[in-house]
Amino acid sequence: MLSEKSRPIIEATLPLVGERLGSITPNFYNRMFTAHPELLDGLFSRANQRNGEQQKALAGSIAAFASHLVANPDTVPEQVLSRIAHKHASLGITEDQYQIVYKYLFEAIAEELADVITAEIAEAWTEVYWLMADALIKIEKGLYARQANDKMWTPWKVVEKKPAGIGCVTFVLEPADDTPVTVAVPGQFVSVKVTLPDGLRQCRQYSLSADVDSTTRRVFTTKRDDGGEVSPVLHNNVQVGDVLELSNPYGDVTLEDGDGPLVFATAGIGCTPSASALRSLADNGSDREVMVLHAEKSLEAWALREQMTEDIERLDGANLQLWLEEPTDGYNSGFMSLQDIELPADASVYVCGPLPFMKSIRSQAIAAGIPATKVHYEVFGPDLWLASAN
Ligand SMILES: NC(=O)C1=CN([C@@H]2O[C@H](COP(=O)(O)OP(=O)(O)OC[C@H]3O[C@@H](n4cnc5c(N)ncnc54)[C@H](O)[C@@H]3O)[C@@H](O)[C@H]2O)C=CC1
Repeated sequence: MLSEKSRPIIEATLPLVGERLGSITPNFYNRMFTAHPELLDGLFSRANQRNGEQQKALAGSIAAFASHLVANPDTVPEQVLSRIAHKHASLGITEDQYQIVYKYLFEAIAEELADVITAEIAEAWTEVYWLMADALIKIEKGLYARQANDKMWTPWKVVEKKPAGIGCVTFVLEPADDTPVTVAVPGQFVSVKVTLPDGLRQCRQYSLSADVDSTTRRVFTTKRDDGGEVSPVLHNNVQVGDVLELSNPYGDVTLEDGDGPLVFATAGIGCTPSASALRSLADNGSDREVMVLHAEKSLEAWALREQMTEDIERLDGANLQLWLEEPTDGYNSGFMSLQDIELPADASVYVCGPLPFMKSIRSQAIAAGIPATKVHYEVFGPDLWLASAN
């Protein structure tokens, strides 16, 4: 709970802090990585540091958290924190690292707000920081406790590497030691750690694309991002027989149990979590009404086309609509539009794809009468939605 003393101070300084977050966050990361270069090895993404996305995401989440506390001092924004905690847990973040972040973040705040900061302002923001950190630490402890093992990383051997649409590859892995394996649920992801050519270790999150409930296999599908650092290594260097380090499965945008209708609205490589959901529904003989809406550049670009169409055929209640940017007979052309789609009123809608796609589909679904709480979306990488919403 934000104290009565701090609330007016946060309210009064939020606009100024918001304005200066653009300089506070790079100052913070520079200080932290100078003092702790080891944090870039296997924890923070170097690519997202270089392109500034990590800075924007951190700034966005702090601003969102503080704004929430000013409006509702007695609660925390559960959904925002849950998403961050799942990502943190997949990276193996530990409690002591919050102390490190605090030290350098507050040194950066002191420097960037030197002209206005007082002891009261620093104290009020310290309170906000620890409200957020303590809430995250608590959720992360709960997530770690739910795993079948107490390891942050375990070795998995690549047993298959197969093409899956233009520029996409599916990896199938099996445990390379006898650590107990946590069963995942559809929609969850694992962090995958690889060693880059210059020796630095880097992780990325990939949604499991099939067989989530297996204790002997992990399956994920990636699209090569030539501007990125990890997917080119996975696509070009990693071969069958190699061993990768994987986290336990995390992610809170998961398929809800029940009988209600489901809508999966996906674009591009964002089809992976819905592919695992379809596989799981088909394997369990589900008779739920399932509407699969997918947007792609072309049919050939659709990763997991075969797997998804097979599973849709196995499901009596499922149907598919495609939007292709390359005009193709028999399919909708251009970007996805829900205008002529009759969404079941009580549907749970799962949206995954590039950010502009998710924003567009979420708004269209809400305009069509789906309550915002029933529109779930998964953001890969730093949560720039949050950053851009503030
Ligand atoms: N949930 C997430 O956070 C996801 C993020 N991404 C990000 O997006 C990047 C591109 O993913 P790709 O599969 O290469 O996507 P892409 O660039 O191939 O686009 C896939 C489809 O998304 C739709 N789309 C793209 N821009 C749109 C817009 N402005 N409005 C409406 N629809 C739009 C189009 O139908 C397009 O064919 C990835 O590298 C990743 O960073 C991708 C998938 C999931």
